Amino acid sequence: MAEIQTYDAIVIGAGQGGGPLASALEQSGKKVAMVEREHVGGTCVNEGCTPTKTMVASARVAYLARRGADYGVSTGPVSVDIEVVRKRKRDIVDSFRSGSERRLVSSGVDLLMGEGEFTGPKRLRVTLNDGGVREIEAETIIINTGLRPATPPLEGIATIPTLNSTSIMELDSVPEHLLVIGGGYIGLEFGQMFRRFGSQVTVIQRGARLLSREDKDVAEEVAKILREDGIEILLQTKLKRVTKDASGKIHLTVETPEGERTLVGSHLLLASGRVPNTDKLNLAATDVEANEHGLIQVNDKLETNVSGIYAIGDVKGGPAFTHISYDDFRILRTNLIENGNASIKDRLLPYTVFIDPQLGRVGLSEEEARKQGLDIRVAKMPMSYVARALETDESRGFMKAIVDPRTKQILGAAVLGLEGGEVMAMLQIAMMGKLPYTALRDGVFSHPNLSESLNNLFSMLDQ
Ligand SMILES: Cc1cc2nc3c(=O)[nH]c(=O)nc-3n(C[C@H](O)[C@H](O)[C@H](O)COP(=O)(O)OP(=O)(O)OC[C@H]3O[C@@H](n4cnc5c(N)ncnc54)[C@H](O)[C@@H]3O)c2cc1C
Ligand SMILES: NC(=O)c1ccc[n+]([C@@H]2O[C@H](COP(=O)([O-])OP(=O)(O)OC[C@H]3O[C@@H](n4cnc5c(N)ncnc54)[C@H](O)[C@@H]3O)[C@@H](O)[C@H]2O)c1
Repeated sequence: MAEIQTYDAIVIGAGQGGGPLASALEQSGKKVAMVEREHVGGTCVNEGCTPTKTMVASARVAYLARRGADYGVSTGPVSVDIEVVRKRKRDIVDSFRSGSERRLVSSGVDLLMGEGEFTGPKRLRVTLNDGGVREIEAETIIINTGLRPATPPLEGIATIPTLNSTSIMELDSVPEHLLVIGGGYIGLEFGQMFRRFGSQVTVIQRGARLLSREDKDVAEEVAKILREDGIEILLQTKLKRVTKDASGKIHLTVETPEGERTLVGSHLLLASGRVPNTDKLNLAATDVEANEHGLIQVNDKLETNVSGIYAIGDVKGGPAFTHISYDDFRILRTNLIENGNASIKDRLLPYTVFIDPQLGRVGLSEEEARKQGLDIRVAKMPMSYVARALETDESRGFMKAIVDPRTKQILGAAVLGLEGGEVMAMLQIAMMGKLPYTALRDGVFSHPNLSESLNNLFSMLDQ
C-alpha cells in the first residue's frame, strides 16, 4: 500500500467552485490537494457554458446573415463550415482551460490528475491517470464532482449511436435531421443552434411545456419562437422505442397526444437531464448521505452530515449553474478561511437560457408567487413596445416582472427578448439594492437603450 499523505484540505473535482476554493485555501496557508480525473475547469469550461456559448455565437451569425435582406444587406447564399465552428470552439475552450490550470498550479495546490474514491471517513485513494495510486487524507474535504449527461430509459437505446451535450459539439458534419430528447436548457440551446447550422430539428418533450420550471406564458412564447424558426416541437410525448435501419437512419417511435408516430432522423441527442458523479466516490466508506438520485445532501452552510466534509456546485442538487457553484466557493471561503457565517439561505437565483432571443430569469416566477399565496401585481410588456428591439428588428418575446404592491419591491422577473439576460440583470441589481419598482419606472435611462424599456414595463402597472 502507498504511503498516506496528509493534507489540511482535499478538493475532489476542479469545477467552478472547487478550483478557486483550492487556490484560496492554499493561499491562506493550508496544504491542499486537488483531485481531478479529466480536466481542470470542469463542465462549464470544457463541455458546458464556454463551448456552447461560443457555438451559439456562430449560430447567431448564420441567422443574421440569412436575414441580411431584412436590413437591406445582400449576403448571397449562407453556408456553415462546422469544422471551423468547432475549431473556434476548441480554441476558446483550450485557452480558458489552460488559464484555469495555470491559476490553480501557480497558487501552489498539489494537483493530482486521477479519479478519487473514499477508502475511509476522511481518506481517499487516487488512481492517477498516468499510472500509480496515491493515498491521501485531510480533516477538511470538499466534494465538487458535478453531473454528467443521463441516458433516458428507452427500448433499443443501447443498440444505436447517440449524442450527448459533449459529443454533439465534436461533430464534423451538420446532421441532416437532429432528433432531440428533452426540451430543457440543453435541448433548446442545441436544437436552435443546429437549426441555424442547417439541420432539420425535432424536439421531443415529455411534459406539457418546454422549460418545465417556467411560467406557462413564457414556455408557450419560447415554443412559438422556436416553431417560427422551423423547429418541430412535440409536447406531452412519451418515448417508446428506437431502432436503426440499414442506411443508418434512426427510427424513434413516440406516443404523442394525437397517437403513435415514428420519427426518422440522422442523429439523436440525449438532453433529458443530468446525473451526479457520486457513483465512483465510494461514499459508503464515509457516512456522507446522498439522496435516492445520488445527490449529496448539505445544510445551508454546504456541510454534509459528516463534520468537515462539504459539497459544492451541481453535485449537491438544486439549481445547476456555474454562478451558483462559484457562489458556493465564496460561502466556504468566508466560513473556512475568514471565520465568517455565510449561508445559501435566501440566495437570489438568476439564470439565462441562451436561446435567441435569450430568456433571462431571476427570483420568483409568477406561478411560484401565486402558489405561495403572495399578493402580487404583474407588469408585462411585449418586446414589440421596445424601441431598440424594433430598430434592430429583433422584437420577439416579452418581459414581465412580479412586484409586491404594498412594498413596491420586485420579487422576480422573466425577460424573453433581445439581450434578455442583460435586461434581467438590471432588474436583479434593483432587487439586490431593494429599489422599489417605481424608481425604475421613473428613472432616466439613455435613449434608445434596452434599459429605458423598464420605464414602460413598470408604467404598465399604472393602467
Ligand atoms: C451543455 C451545457 C451548457 C451549460 N451552460 C451553462 C450556462 O450557460 N450557464 C451556466 O451557469 N451553467 C451552464 N451549464 C451548467 C454548468 O456547466 C455547471 O452548473 C457548472 O459547471 C458547475 O459545475 P460544478 O462546479 O458543480 O462541477 P463541474 O464543473 O461539473 O466539475 C466537476 C469536476 O469533477 C470531476 N470529477 C468527477 N468525479 C470525480 C472523481 N471521482 N475524481 C476526480 N474528479 C472527479 C469532473 O471531471 C469535473 O471536472 C451548462 C452545462 C452543460 C452541460
Ligand atoms: N444556459 C444555462 O444556464 C444552461 C445551459 C445548459 C444546461 N444548464 C444546466 O444543466 C442542467 C441540465 O440541463 P438539461 O437540459 O439536460 O436538463 P433539464 O432538467 O433542464 O431538462 C431536461 C428536460 O428533458 C425532459 N425529459 C426528461 N426525460 C424525458 C424523456 N424520457 N422524454 C422526453 N423528455 C424528457 C424533462 O421534462 C426536461 O424538460 C440544467 O438544469 C441547467 O441547470 C444550464
